[in-house]
Amino acid sequence: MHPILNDIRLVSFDLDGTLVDSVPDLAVAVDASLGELGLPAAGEVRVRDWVGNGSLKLMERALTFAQGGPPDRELLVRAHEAFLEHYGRDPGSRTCLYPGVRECLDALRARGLTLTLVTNKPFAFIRPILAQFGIDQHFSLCLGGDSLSQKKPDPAPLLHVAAHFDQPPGACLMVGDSRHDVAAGRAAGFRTLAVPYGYNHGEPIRDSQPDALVDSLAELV
Ligand SMILES: O=C(O)COP(=O)(O)O
Ligand SMILES: [Mg+2]
Repeated sequence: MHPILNDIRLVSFDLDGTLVDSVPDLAVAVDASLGELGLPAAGEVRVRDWVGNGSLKLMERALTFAQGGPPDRELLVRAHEAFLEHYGRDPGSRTCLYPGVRECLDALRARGLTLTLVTNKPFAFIRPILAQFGIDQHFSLCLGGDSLSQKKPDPAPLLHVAAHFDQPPGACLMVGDSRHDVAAGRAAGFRTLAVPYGYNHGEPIRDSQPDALVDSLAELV
């Protein structure tokens, strides 16, 4: 086991960019929504840098790109509704589990740790994606970006999870791919572990100074 797991009882995983590469499906839904509004497609490479602050922010970034400036509220609401509809129709067919994820989850559960999922993705999409890979049963609690009034980088979702399972934050680990995961984990008093292969707005995750960094979640176990 990786030394960062010493005395850890609960692990909170990020979803997009940490457990699954979901950008191919996100990009299709973003581009379909832009197209419906008569705007040009953004493409997967751009969408990759826009994921991490939830679906509303994703569409705000997409509209800002497509129109060359920030959208007004009404357009943003329409675009977001279109995104939720398109993504909801097919949130997983192009999405893959990253290497090492399944082994990591199996081993941590076998060790008796409580596993939770804290994503900024809307809650409704979490279970279908986890179920598609048969890993939904590993998670004792899942929170989406719309589950509480605050989302990462705010520590509230992590503090909620720790309190729910009656664990002190020092016995908890946040595992994620973005600076928002590291910031939320640090602010909550969790230990932080990052992976470099996900989505971090084009920046190296090392710059966020997580407590540990692994190339694959298989290295954790
Ligand atoms: O929906 C997002 O913006 C990203 O979600 P994540 O928190 O699972 O990376
Ligand atoms: Mg992420």
